[in-house]
Amino acid sequence: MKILVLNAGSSSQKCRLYAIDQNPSLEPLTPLWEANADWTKEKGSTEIKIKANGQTEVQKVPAGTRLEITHQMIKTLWNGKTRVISGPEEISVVGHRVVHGGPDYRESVRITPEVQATIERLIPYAPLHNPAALDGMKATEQILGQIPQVAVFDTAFHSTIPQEAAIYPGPYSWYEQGIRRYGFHGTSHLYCSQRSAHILKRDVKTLRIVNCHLGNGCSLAAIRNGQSVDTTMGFTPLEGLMMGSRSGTVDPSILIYLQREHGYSADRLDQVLNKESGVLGISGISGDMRTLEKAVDEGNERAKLALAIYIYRITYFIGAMVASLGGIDVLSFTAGVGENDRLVRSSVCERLGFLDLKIDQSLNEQSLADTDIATPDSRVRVLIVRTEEDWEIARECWQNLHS
Ligand SMILES: Nc1ncnc2c1ncn2[C@@H]1O[C@H](COP(=O)(O)OP(=O)(O)O)[C@@H](O)[C@H]1O
Ligand SMILES: CC(=O)OP(=O)(O)O
Ligand SMILES: [Mg+2]
Repeated sequence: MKILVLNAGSSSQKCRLYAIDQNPSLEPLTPLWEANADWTKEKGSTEIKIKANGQTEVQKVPAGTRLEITHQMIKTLWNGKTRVISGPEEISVVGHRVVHGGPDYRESVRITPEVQATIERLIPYAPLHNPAALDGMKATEQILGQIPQVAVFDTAFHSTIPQEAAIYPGPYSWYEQGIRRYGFHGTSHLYCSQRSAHILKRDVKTLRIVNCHLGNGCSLAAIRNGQSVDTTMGFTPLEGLMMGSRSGTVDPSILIYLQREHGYSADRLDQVLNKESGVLGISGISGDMRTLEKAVDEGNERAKLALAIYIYRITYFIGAMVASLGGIDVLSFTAGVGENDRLVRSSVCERLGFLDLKIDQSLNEQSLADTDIATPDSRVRVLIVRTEEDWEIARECWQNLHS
């Protein structure tokens, strides 16, 4: 069965086609075809990078809406050098990453007009992400017609978070209106917790795991008995850690102050907190860790400060997650920064030495996916895990169609 996965990020679109013939295990299969578009780089055009048939092809197309670009990406499945199937009829199901499922969805669902209407109603909760997922569904309908589609929610894995961690201590009516902590990156946290247990040859139900998903968006999850019991993101993907261009947690009075004293509108606040803060906001250079660390090496003071705050906040929130779990057995690092950034991992782990946690510096330097980098005498295991959100979405699609 051919399963197409559409993963709409805030400024990227990732697409994968998998061929799955039996109940898929945790071990990811290599996709037959993958296509990525990134809107963070150029303005006038968009680059689509396609990997298929053992080759990588880069197509530069005129800048367009996400819907137009997604159309172009999907059509490369059966056209030109990247062709891997004879036509759209070969695809059995399409899985979509949907960031916000609100209070309604605790697991993946088959997409119907009602489900789409709910995702649309939740746009104010995730204005960067939910419209992107809806565009993917529209592109699917326009090109592939009435094919089964499955929505896989970032929020679903966190539906087990207990009320005391999920409810904000504002008026209770907030909670009744749906203003509560939901948490995100759930598909990644779920996959990584299972993968961690697999790497350690342990049952996930016996482990207390803090998974650090550090990409453009960053969040931690506290996982016990295989279930999420706390996480750092909340009502929206803005709460918690310092991120590439998002502030993470700040005193809400700052926003009231900026509105009252400096006339900030809601849109301006949104722009500042989501796009002009975090690593980019403090350094004034970039939200990309690679660029930031180059500036640190060149002695740039603001870059050093941004990195110091980034590390401090990760460590601080790991402390909170450990308290939520009542201890820790595994600390795992994943996503773009977590999987690749040796300096971030070693700096965080150095500050956590009091937990009887120690990493082997040469293993950390090698930065190999799916490895335990803790020293043999470290009480806490420290893992690098390559996240596979798209594979997890494909697995959900298979389960949905076969249940
Ligand atoms: N080799 C690397 N070293 C340090 N950071 C990296 C490296 N590769 C990627 N990154 C970081 O990962 C981020 C993207 O992570 P990713 O998980 O792909 O993000 P998202 O899915 O949220 O768009 C980049 O902004 C960059 O900061
Ligand atoms: C939820 C979220 O922040 O997603 P991303 O990291 O893909 O922006
Ligand atoms: Mg991501």
